[in-house]
Amino acid sequence: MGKSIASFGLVPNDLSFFDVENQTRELLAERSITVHEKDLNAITLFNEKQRHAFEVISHLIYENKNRAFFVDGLGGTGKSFLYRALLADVRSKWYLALAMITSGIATSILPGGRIVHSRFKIPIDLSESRECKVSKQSNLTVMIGESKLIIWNEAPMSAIEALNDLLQVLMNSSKIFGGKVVVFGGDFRQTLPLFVEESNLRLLMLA
Ligand SMILES: Nc1ncnc2c1ncn2[C@@H]1O[C@H](COP(=O)(O)OP(=O)(O)OP(=O)(O)O)[C@@H](O)[C@H]1O
Repeated sequence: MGKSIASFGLVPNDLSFFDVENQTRELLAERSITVHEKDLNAITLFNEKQRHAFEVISHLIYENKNRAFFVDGLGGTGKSFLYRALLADVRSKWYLALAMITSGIATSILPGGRIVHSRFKIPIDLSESRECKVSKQSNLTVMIGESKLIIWNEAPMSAIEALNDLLQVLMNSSKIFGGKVVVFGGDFRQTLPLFVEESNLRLLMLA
C-alpha cells in the first residue's frame, strides 16, 4: 500500500480551494499591472543622479543580490519618476515588483501601488507591537517570494524594522529584508546619520 500525498506535507492541511483561488487571483492581478510606455521611456530622460540610482538598483535586481536602498531628495527632485521607471522595467520583463505607499491614492503615485498597512499588515500603532499578522501560507508570501523588487514610497523609519522582521520570517531568511531588493523613499533628513544638506536626489545603501 502506497503513502498518501498528504503525508509528505507538501500542501498545508488548512489550505482550501478558496485560498488557492484567491492566491491565483492576486498573483494574476499583480502580473497584469499595465506598464506605461512613458515609464519605460523615462530612462532616456533621466538626469545623472536618477540614472546612477537606476543602474545600481537594476544591476542588483538582475544579479539576484540582496540590498536595501534609501532614496532621499527634496520634493520634486524626481524620486517617483525613478520608482515608476524601476517598476516598469522589472514588470516589462515579466517579473513581479511590489509597490507600496503609506497613505493616499496609491496607484496615482506608483502604478499597482497598494497601501502598506493593507498589504503587509504592518500595525498602525507600532508602539504596542511591530508584529505583522501574515501567515507563511498566504498569498503575500508567494508574491514576495516571486518579487524582484519592493518599493515603499514615503516609508516612516519606525515601520521599516517591522517590514524587515516580516520579510525575514516569510522568506525564512536571516538576510536583511529576507534577501530582497527593497527601495525606500521618504524624508530621512531627521533620522539618517549621514545627511548633508543637498537639493538633489541621493541614493543611500543600507546593506
Ligand atoms: N528626468 C526627468 N525628466 C523629465 N521630467 C522629470 C524628470 N524627473 C522628474 N520629472 C518630473 O518632475 C516632476 C517631479 O518629479 P517627481 O514627482 O518624481 O518628484 P518627487 O521627488 O517624487 O516629488 P515628491 O517628493 O514631492 O513626491 C514630475 O512631473 C516628473 O514627471
